[in-house]
Amino acid sequence: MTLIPTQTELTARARADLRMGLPVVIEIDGVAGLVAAAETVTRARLGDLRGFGPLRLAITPRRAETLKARAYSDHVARVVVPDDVDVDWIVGLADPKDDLMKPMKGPLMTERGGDESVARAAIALAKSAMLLPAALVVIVEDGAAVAAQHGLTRVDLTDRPDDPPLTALREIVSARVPLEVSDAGRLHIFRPEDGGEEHYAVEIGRPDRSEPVLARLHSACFTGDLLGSLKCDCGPQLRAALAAMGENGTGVLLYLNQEGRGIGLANKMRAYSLQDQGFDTVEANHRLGFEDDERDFRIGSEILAQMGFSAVRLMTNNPAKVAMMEANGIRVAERVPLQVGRGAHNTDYLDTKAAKSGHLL
Ligand SMILES: Nc1nc2c(ncn2[C@@H]2O[C@H](COP(=O)(O)OP(=O)(O)OP(=O)(O)O)[C@@H](O)[C@H]2O)c(=O)[nH]1
Ligand SMILES: [Zn+2]
Repeated sequence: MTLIPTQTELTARARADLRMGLPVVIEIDGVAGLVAAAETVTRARLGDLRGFGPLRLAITPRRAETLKARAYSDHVARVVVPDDVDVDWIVGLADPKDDLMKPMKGPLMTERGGDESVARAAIALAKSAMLLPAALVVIVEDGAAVAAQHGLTRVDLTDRPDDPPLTALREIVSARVPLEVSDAGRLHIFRPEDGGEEHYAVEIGRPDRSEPVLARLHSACFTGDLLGSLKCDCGPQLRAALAAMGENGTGVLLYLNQEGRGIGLANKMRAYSLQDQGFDTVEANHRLGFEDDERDFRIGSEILAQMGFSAVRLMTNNPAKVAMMEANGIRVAERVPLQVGRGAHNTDYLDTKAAKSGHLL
């Protein structure tokens, strides 16, 4: 039956469910768990989940470190959720906003041994839903029966590798958009097959496909690109890259919807709030339970390849972008530095990127 949804389609549905506060069933190698995102679970649903068995809160080892909880694994920590705690306790563990005001969140008991794969997958799903990386998990005997009985989405992630191949992207449409920097602008829209965010390519002029193209891999930054935020250098970089392409006569700017280095705008604002408490950009991500950078840069090389490019003159200060291009079949003929927009509000941010994330100054 071709009408039966694939695991990829069910995963997209599960992401939407978690965002709404609806639990889902995740099954791996015959182990099934009821899973709810910590950020969206309601008091009523918490009560219902308790009826299925002992609750664990899956958090990342990064978050566990801040909470002084033992992870017993490189991938996930499973915190025992006491019977008498409410939603506020769960949100307090997931969200670091009150960490400094209420430092005594423990002592926390964490589970050691046993199956961690469902907890791990639950975190990955919460991350891909742009939620805080923390999820409630109750292991259940018969996942299929629980899902069917309660009308919940069930995904079987048994054969899903840790580092799954990039989802196929398809160009949906392109149209001419005259720009300030060049009359010959064209916007291409690429849509991934897994129900994720669309990404864009701005083509300037008609670049020769047999030559390295002047290219920029730009990640969405609502605050910098649109609002003119002074906390980062994204807006000036975006405009400088387009201006350089206009001057050059040709170029391609990929605008990847990976806001906040892949954690989403809500989480980025949580990170900003922590930065106001004195943490730098990397520490803030870690306290939230994220890695420094959660982006998948392969999207950029895939779009370039689909557009017929095989070599770039890449405008970036980030060596990781250069390495990713090379690793994915796009030759970087030249790295073109893109240093613009340093000011009083973002100088610490830029220095931290250089010191901790290897950015070139
Ligand atoms: N999590 C987080 N993301 C941020 C912060 N400041 C900016 N960003 C995001 O960081 C990304 C910046 O991306 P890019 O412009 O590609 O910058 P880059 O990786 O530094 O590399 P180059 O600019 O190419 O040198 C955007 O997605 C921003 O939304 C922050 O403090 N925390
Ligand atoms: Zn920015």
